[in-house]
Amino acid sequence: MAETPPRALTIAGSDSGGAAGLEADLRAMTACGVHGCVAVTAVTVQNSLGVSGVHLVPPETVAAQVRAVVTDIGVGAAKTGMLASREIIDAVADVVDEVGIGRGPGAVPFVVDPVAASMAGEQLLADDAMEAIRTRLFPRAALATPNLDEVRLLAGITVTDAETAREAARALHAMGPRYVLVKGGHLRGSPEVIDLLFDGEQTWEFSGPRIDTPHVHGAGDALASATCAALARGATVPDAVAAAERYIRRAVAESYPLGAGVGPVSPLWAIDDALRARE
Ligand SMILES: Nc1ncnc2c1ncn2[C@@H]1O[C@H](COP(=O)(O)OP(=O)(O)OP(=O)(O)O)[C@@H](O)[C@H]1O
Ligand SMILES: Cc1ncc(CO)c(N)n1
Repeated sequence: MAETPPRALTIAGSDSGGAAGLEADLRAMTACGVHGCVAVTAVTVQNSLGVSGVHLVPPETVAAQVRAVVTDIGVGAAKTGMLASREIIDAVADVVDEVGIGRGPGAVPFVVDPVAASMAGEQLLADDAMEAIRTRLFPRAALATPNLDEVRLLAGITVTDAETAREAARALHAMGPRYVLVKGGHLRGSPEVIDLLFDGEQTWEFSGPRIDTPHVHGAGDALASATCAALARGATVPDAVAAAERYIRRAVAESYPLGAGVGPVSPLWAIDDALRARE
């Protein structure tokens, strides 16, 4: 019998296409050596072409899942994905305080990925919920990981270059997260992808060549989950983000076509490596 591994929790929606959402989160956590637990917020009807339906889980059931996981299994870190509605965000903010996820004494780190829209631009969050992410979740977050569309919705800043990315990081940091990671994946014109981490004083830049693939479904989810997994294993935020950045680049490089639309990144690329080595 093996020892109990580190655990992490994702509070996220399901993607029936198995590319993004909690399905991506669990694969990324597994790949990063952590047992992943789930509080499901919504069931989406989704494939490579987009989202055609959403069914919300009642807020009290979302909170009950978090409580059930933390009080029995225990987690070293938690993250959010699609939170769907203002009511679910309020329930999550309350329950994380109750179970010791966030910023209180002895609390475990909380990663807030402010998922607002799918790859195809379909809304994954109600209109009035962005404000609740800002006011109720950001002050509890060790790290917030917005993409450039979410930066625009949250801070009203359109990022076009390194200077506007720094300006956005400052504006978002002022909303409460201890660290902000501004993800540059959506800056399509640029030959490099630059993600910027900011703690209010220091800036870390993670850059690499833009990998030529249209199949980037789930990239943000896997990046936040890999970071959450590293935090659950005891890393600092800058070290956890650095590890997750190395991990996600390989996942994007190994992305694959699936269905007629946008295919997924490959959170389990290490398994392919292991299978190849065994052949
Ligand atoms: N073409 C690419 N080449 C290299 N790295 C990439 C590429 N696309 C994405 N990444 C990496 O993945 C990270 C997350 O991607 P992105 O900014 O698209 O997040 P996202 O929109 O939240 O993702 P999604 O909603 O699909 O889960 C980027 O910050 C970057 O580090
Ligand atoms: C359920 C779900 N969560 C997150 C995303 C964003 O990647 C998505 N497309 N679907």
